[in-house]
Amino acid sequence: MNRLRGGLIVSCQAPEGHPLRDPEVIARLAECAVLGGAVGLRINSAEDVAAVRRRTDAPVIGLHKVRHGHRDVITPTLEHAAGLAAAGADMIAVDLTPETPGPGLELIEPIHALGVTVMADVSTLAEGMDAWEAGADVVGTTLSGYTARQLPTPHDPDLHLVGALAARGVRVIAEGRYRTEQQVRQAFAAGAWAVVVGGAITDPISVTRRLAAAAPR
Ligand SMILES: CC(=O)N[C@H](C=O)[C@@H](O)[C@H](O)[C@H](O)COP(=O)(O)O
Repeated sequence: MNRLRGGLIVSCQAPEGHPLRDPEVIARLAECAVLGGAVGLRINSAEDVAAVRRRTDAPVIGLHKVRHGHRDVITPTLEHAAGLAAAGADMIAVDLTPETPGPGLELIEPIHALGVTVMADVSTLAEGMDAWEAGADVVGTTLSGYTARQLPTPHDPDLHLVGALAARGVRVIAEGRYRTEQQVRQAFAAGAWAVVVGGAITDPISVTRRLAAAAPR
């Protein structure tokens, strides 16, 4: 936990069908992130966590995405969490929105019993407070803008949720749609404990798309 505080965590993920979908490629992206100053990594699937573990000893937040309804939910079951812990994750991210098909808050205690910490991925202040009171070690704004009732997903990160959770004494990780240095600074100014950046660093397709949109053809 101490190694993450006040730092940038880089989410290195590539979905099925993405040209970077390969555990060894993900591990190399993770190594680049660490060389660039990332204090931690956020990694999807036990296979990728194990590959990353072989390349770096930086703290890893593991998650396991499962398609459910209109989106991927994050680590819905204890079995998924146990697989991630066995692969070397230090912290497990779990979906604590009402959209998870899993036991939700009841996962926190058994995940702690695996010897790892818990990041609660939430979409609202109420979900974040419930998770914090139930013993989550950190609360991430990860899912703000992605639940069915929050669609369409806004363009900018939810700095308001970061500030609201921090103001209530919650250890909050700002995550979701951070693309610029200014947004990262704003998250820390709003009280973030750490900030996660994913696609803006590790998805060359979306980075290219953004810059290509500024070209005249
Ligand atoms: C909503 C959801 O499933 N988010 C996932 C959570 O692990 C990832 O797809 C995101 O890339 C990650 O949260 C980082 O966010 P961004 O790539 O916007 O910096």
